[in-house]
Amino acid sequence: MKIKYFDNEIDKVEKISAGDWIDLRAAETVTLKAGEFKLIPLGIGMKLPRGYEAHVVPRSSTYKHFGVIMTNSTGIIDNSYAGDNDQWFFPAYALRDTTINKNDRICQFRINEVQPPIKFIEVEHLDEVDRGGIGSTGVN
Ligand SMILES: O=c1ccn([C@H]2C[C@H](O)[C@@H](COP(=O)(O)OP(=O)(O)OP(=O)(O)O)O2)c(=O)[nH]1
Repeated sequence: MKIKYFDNEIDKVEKISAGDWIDLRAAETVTLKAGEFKLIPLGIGMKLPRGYEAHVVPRSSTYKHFGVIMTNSTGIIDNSYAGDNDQWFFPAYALRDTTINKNDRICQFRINEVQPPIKFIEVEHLDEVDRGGIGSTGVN
């Protein structure tokens, strides 16, 4: 997979072992006050294999270490996002005052197959049995 580094000081992306998602690093030191938002550059861009997209999520420890959440919950990197300036970003919302240092590992990604072409057919009724509203199966 082709990868471009927008910053030469961060560590190179490594695949640790089969199956594991791949960690990505902040490409600049970012200081945020509680309630602030910033798109944190991840310092990389990639040409994903044809038919694949990438999904980016925070590391499990990201909130514990940095007090930020990812505002889109999951970042979708489209296959077409592969131009020379198409750097990946982490949209961060701070719930406390925090500093993320350059090169800190803040999120992880994997690639997934893109969904097949979909044709929508409008109908008046759906034929299946109603499943019930959200939460209808209870909590136990
Ligand atoms: O967490 C993310 C999510 C997206 N992207 C990049 C890759 C993606 O291909 C592009 C556009 O993302 P998306 O389609 O989700 O954003 P949008 O809000 O619909 O904007 P656009 O008008 O650019 O499509 O932004 C990131 O770098 N990080």
